Amino acid sequence: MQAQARLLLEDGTLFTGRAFGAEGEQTGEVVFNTGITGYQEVLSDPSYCGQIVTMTYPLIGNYGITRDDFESIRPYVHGFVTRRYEPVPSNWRAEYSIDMLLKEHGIIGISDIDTRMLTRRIRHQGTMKGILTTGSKPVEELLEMMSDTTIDELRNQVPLTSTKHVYNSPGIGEKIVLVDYGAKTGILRELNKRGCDIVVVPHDTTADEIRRLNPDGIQLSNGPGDPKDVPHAVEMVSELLGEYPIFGICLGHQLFALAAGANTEKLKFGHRGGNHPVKELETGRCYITSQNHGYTVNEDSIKGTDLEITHINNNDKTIEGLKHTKYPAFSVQYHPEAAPGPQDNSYLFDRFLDMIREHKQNNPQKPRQAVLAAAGKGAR
Ligand SMILES: NC(=O)CC[C@H](N)C(=O)O
Repeated sequence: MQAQARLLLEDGTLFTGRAFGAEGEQTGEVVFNTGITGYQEVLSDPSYCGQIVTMTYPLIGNYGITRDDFESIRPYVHGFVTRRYEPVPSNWRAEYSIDMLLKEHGIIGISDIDTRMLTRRIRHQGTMKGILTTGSKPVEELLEMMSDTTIDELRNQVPLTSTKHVYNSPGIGEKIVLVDYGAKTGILRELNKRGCDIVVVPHDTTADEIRRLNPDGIQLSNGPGDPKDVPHAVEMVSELLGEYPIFGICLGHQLFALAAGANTEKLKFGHRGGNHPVKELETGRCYITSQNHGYTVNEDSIKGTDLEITHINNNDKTIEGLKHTKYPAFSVQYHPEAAPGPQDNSYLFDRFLDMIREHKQNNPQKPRQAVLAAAGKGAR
């Protein structure tokens, strides 16, 4: 018989279900994802670091875990919640099950709970902390353990998910520095597909270190947590704005916005799933996007900056895309590298490369000072 697991929310709501994955206790921010497929990519998306993820689609596990579909080297979630968990995969590509993956990495899973009720609670109250346990500690003790988990433990996740060392993914095309805040491999894949010569660097790489790499453009990756927890990244971006073409994705979008003088704030329960409608304001066209974020750029804070809103979310009208009106830089809150999911948005990587080529054409072999002067920044 399968062991019991419990999920206790900060507000005292208790769910009792069946355990899979590892044993023990684990705290996290409880969030939900509405994707029908893609649980392997969700589990291994570093942006979920510190979060207990609930899948709203009721059948999870049926196609197993494959070698090819990881978004990073390991799963970073702090727990996994499903309505029904299917332990026996049916898929010729499957190498093992979610249960095996979670056990290997010490992550607790719980199934057979009312995920619809859990999701509604999060939607009404907002995301909150929760604790998953396979043990028998009383609720009072678990609540205490949860309040003991200082908020710090659930913050500052970027150093955990970012690469520690610089590495290359060579190509014969444009040289891109990809700043890794917990990058999904999908971003590398999209740049590789376009022949880019990529250098992946850690989150705390300075503007000068990036200059020394002499890139054609800078890609800011997705990543976990609050963008305000990575002030050094904001500093680096504001220093390099105008000097190199920049494309920010998700956390990278938020860092770009902060660097340009806008502000970010937390959403009540975030956007996580594969079917978020986003409107491109210039064309009026709607794109279906894959999303995973809990923070957003505050609309009022755009006023007085050199940023222009390019995309909005059709559900709640929050900002989904920005561009700089003076410098070659733009960003999106969603995932143009989505897999599985809508491929509507991969054109944004082409737009980035077009921007790089245009920037190069306008600045043929100019020394850095000239580029800076043209960007109105003066030499540093
Ligand atoms: N996927 C991401 O990069 C997420 C960005 C940020 N951590 C947020 O939750 O808003």
